[in-house]
Amino acid sequence: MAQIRLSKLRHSYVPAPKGPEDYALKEIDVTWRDGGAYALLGPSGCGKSTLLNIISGLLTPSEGQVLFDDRDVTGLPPDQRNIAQVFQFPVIYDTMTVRQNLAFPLKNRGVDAATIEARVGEIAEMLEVTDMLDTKASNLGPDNKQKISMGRGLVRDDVNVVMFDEPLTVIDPHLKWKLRSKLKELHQKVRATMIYVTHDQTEALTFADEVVVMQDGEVVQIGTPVELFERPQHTFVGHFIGSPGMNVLPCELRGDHAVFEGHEVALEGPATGTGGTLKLGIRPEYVRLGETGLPAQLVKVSDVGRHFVLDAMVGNTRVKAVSETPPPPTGSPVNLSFRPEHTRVYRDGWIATEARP
Ligand SMILES: Nc1ncnc2c1ncn2[C@@H]1O[C@H](COP(=O)(O)OP(=O)(O)OP(=O)(O)O)[C@@H](O)[C@H]1O
Repeated sequence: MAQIRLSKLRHSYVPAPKGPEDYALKEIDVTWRDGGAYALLGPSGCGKSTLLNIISGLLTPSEGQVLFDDRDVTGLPPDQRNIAQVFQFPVIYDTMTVRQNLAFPLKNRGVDAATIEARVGEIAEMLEVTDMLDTKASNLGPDNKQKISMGRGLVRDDVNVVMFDEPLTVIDPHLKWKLRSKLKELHQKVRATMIYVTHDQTEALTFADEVVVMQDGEVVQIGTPVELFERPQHTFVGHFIGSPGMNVLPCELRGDHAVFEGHEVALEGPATGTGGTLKLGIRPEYVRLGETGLPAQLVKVSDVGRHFVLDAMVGNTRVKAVSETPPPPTGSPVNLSFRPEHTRVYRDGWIATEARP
């Protein structure tokens, strides 16, 4: 396994790019440590496949380098990079049994029969497919076919990195959660460097120790799931991660306070910078209903099982809140308070408050 370093990578599909808008990948600079579990998360078109293809060698970046353990592999074709990939759709041989499919990547590398048998047995056990080892792959359903595809990706222990590209796309929704946690468990057992590409926040946050969040070809934040939730560096991260996402509200600055719908709101700390469009960011989990706070009117209550999601109007702006206890009926006047240590100002999308130590 290897440490993967992407150094000042940029990519444009246009022959003579003029400005940032011509770059599908604006700039990425990241180091993924040997044996870590990482996710690349972002909506469709943000540049995930471009980045994946650069790492696997299908695409040469316009600028920058790809380094595996400090070895520059930027110019190497895929077959010289020693990578295992699991794709959206199962890649297995229908005419072979599950055992033969799992053994194939090892056989191809000339691994001896005893080692193959042991490793296939080990992987089959981890994936809970031991009872299917002698079943022909053509007789498997799509879920099991994808499981075997994953097994093929994990069976070799000499690859630099295992990359998963939206691997749960074909999996039945009720099995998704099971495979999601299975993959995490597998990583803990296999300890390979793994990169998981997805547009699904739950998959990314369940799997990864660290998530790279992308928007429009740009990395907007790299962080642990907790960091992404607790202190989004960009309004996009706040809104994209969390359910419901962070409230992004119009505001102005007055000294070290924000002014929202005519009310002063305390912030996590002093604001930085000048100019730009300002927004107030606060997660619904940190908005409280109480006796004091901003006057609002409750306009919607959704019982989502674990808690209630509330929509309240403060002046002309809708604010979402999460409540553990049953709220008053829709239409009631309420008061909202924002936890100051979780209330931030964003300038042109980027965080512009400093947390007090
Ligand atoms: N071969 C190509 N030629 C020109 N433009 C491309 C090419 N491939 C991708 N793009 C553009 O580059 C940008 C990033 O696309 P990319 O496929 O990397 O995003 P993505 O996050 O993987 O999206 P999806 O999840 O839909 O595949 C998009 O604007 C896309 O239109």
